[in-house]
Amino acid sequence: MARLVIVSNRVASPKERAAKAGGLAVALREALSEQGGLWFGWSGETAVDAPAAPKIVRSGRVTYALQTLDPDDQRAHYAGYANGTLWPLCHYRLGLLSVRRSDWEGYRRVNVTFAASLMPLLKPDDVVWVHDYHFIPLASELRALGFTGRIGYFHHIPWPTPEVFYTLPSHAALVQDLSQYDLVGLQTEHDVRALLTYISSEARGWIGPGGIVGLKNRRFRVAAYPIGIDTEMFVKDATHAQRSEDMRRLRASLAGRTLAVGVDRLDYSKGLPNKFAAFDNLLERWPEHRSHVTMMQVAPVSRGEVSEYQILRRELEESGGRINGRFAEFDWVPLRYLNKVFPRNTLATLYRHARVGLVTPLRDGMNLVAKEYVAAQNPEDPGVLVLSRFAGAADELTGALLVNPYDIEGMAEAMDAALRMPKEERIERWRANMEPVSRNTIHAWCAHFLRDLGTEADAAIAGPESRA
Ligand SMILES: O=P(O)(O)OC[C@H]1O[C@H](O[C@H]2O[C@H](CO)[C@@H](O)[C@H](O)[C@H]2O)[C@H](O)[C@@H](O)[C@@H]1O
Ligand SMILES: O=c1ccn([C@@H]2O[C@H](COP(=O)(O)OP(=O)(O)O)[C@@H](O)[C@H]2O)c(=O)[nH]1
Repeated sequence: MARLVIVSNRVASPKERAAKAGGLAVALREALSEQGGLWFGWSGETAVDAPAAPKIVRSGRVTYALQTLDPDDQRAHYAGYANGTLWPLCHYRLGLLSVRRSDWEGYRRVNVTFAASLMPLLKPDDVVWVHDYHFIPLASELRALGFTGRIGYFHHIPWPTPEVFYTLPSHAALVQDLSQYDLVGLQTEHDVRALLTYISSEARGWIGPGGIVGLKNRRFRVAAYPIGIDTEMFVKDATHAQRSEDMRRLRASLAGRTLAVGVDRLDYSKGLPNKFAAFDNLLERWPEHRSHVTMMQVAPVSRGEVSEYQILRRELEESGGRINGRFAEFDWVPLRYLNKVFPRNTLATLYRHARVGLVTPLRDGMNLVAKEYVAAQNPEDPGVLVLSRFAGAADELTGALLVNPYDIEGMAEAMDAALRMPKEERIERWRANMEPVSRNTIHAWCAHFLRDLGTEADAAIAGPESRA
């Protein structure tokens, strides 16, 4: 069996036992622990004279190769092009888009550095699986160095429609880079349509059945692979949580009140100000919820070096303070707002006890928290998921109360409906959600992508001429 080599910016290395606030690292850790292999990525460190070779760490069946970067390159790559340009673009936030040539050059430089330090570690029959927007050009750079094996790419965030994508000066170069992969995976069918429409209209590519694409002298495939979670593990954690010390403390602190929970990185894509505003609207319009419902929002700080994230943090501190100032009683605080990372078992406790799960991003590739909330419920008395229609997860979780996060009053109405929902309807909706969460696990996702990468590779390498 070919060895699997995973490349991602964020690596959950063995030293970092603490929970990582980010779905990609959480998901890949589950995927690799199953079949072993090499996980290559950024060490999380910068140094002016960063060594050209990565640091190698072995743990069980996984070898980690961790590359340290030059600080200027890392800034231009991560805070600059990846999170200042591609992130707002792919989340449809053109007003937040920053376009700088120096960031684009830094982004490409880091991809060249990564390819050069990965290449000596590769064997010809390795299967390389690259993750996310930080590394779109990596296949081009590996091909330039002579790697001819299979390379797949999975894009964890939304792919924007062509009208939005055109605003990026480097749009043509990025799609050219994508064509160097054998398989390009996206989260949803909507994302696939957006990319294929661009390829057939702007790039004048050829689209065949099943998302096969011919572009210049390359042939590759584009398809949807909605990511899942380790459902069994979450069910187990949540079942144990029922009798845990965390649960005892949580219950005691709530003193019989109903809990609504949100868990999101502190990111402007997650719709946190809208969620706070909807909770404020709920308490204003339905006074009977005052003193009876507590909302807990876990929001670990993320990308603190990017100015938009600093602005968002201040905005949330203000609006959270306003809500508590307006509605709190001497024995009840409506909103508990925590800028902390919690381990999975604590999250399982919060999910399990919460009557309502609030997942309201303005745009999200998938949103694993929505699936974790579903998996953590008590089948006999489950909570209700209030979910943004703009999260990739909304395609699968048909039992959720779907909301438009821009419609604050509509969201407050959904929260009210969730709080009042009878048990029979809660059970019915939970079953509808649990079916895809149980079927499409992280393991199924991984196996599906890798199976297709194996099959598609031969056709792709054969080139477009062979399609006749
Ligand atoms: O690495 P960071 O900059 O700290 O950010 C954390 C991760 O955020 C994004 O996660 C995405 O992947 C999830 C799993 O597929 C998906 O559910 C979610 O909708 C996405 O936002 C980002 O794509 C990762 O690269 C980051 O590591
Ligand atoms: O305090 C926290 C907050 C979040 N997470 C995890 O971070 C991931 C967030 O993934 P999601 O897809 O929801 O969003 P992303 O942050 O990747 O955009 C989920 O697995 C959460 O359980 C965590 O372990 N601890």
